[in-house]
Amino acid sequence: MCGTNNATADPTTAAHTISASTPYQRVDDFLSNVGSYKIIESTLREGEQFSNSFYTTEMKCKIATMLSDFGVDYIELTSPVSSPQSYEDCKTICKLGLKSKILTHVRCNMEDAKKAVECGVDGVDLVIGTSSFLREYSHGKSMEMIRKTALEVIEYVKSKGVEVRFSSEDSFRSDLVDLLTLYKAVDKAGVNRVGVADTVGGATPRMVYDLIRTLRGEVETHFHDDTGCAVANALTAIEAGATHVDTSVLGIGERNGITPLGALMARMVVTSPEYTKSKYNLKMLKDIEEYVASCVQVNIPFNNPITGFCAFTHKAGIHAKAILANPSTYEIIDPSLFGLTRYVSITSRITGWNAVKSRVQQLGYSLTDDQIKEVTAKIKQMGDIRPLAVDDADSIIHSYNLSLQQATVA
Ligand SMILES: N[C@@H](CCCC[NH3+])C(=O)O
Ligand SMILES: [Zn+2]
Repeated sequence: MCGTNNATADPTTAAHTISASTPYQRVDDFLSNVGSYKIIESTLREGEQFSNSFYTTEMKCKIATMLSDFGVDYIELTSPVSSPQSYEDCKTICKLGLKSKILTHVRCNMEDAKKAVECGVDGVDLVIGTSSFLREYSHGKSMEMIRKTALEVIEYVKSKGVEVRFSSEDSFRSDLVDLLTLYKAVDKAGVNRVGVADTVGGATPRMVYDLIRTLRGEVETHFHDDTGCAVANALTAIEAGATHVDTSVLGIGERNGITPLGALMARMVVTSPEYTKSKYNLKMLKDIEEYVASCVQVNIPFNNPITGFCAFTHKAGIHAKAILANPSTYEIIDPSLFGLTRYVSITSRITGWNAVKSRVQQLGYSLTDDQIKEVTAKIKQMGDIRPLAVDDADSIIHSYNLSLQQATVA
């Protein structure tokens, strides 16, 4: 029902006007990157950690190509050390000649880094846990050991002329002094970016703002969505000076995933419309989401920003009246930016006569306002008895019109 049947309602095509006084646009200060943020798209890395994921080589190539055409700066791939096929696929994707740069994400050790470089990637994303949880129960290394290894590996990757990012893992549960000391050391060693990751999804926007503000230069951020803050945290990070955000299509990833590409686009097209519209091919979003959803066998969630089936459906009579006069009244995003259309529902007891009037016109009938109010009452009467389909409401209008004609003839 995502807006095909009565999408041509003329009054609803009026331009969206967001006045300069809207509180929803960019919070601009000298640190904010809302007008220049970059995306590191990790559907083919973090997304492969989603419980349902199994990508064939063909799927990976198609996803990478779509993301590149969409305009993401980087595409991140599963570590080539994970399996022989992962290694082959990494090489294959590097050879596709995509516009996006290709990265692979590996543990911060020399063997992994060598395998990554062998594949022909543009950049290597190094990662290691820095919280006491991960140091104690995962890799068992001290901060000093982490620093020493990181410097060696960074030097190696750089010597091969390949971009290198160093990210801590579980950054928000790491000791702040430890973390900043480590970032300072890797920065001195010449990393292209440092990464901050909310690996367990526990960070709040305020925590994100405070940590990111202490950093300078190229900063990549990665937010898990365990507590529902992944999009808010990504926006806050960008406002605080982060240059890059990790996303995945539909947010797929480990557990319930990370910042979704589509939700971030929804957020940023409101926060920074000019940049977002010019940089990203927004009309591709629906196709990309549908393709990835089919690969991992899920449906698009009903309440997904932009592409959820009811994302641009207006139902209450009061809303419908105003939307028909000017869509900006109840829409913060113009669906046409994403190649989509709005839908004004008349199939319930909470509809109103203005919405019904628009549907009557679409069906090609000319009724007086009093007649429209009468037919609206009939729709509401039926809507009090059971849920209505579009055809049900249309039939009530057809039948009402027929009875008028018959009355005239008689
Ligand atoms: N998936 C890992 C990797 C983080 C790397 C950041 N780009 C995490 O959440 O910690
Ligand atoms: Zn992650």
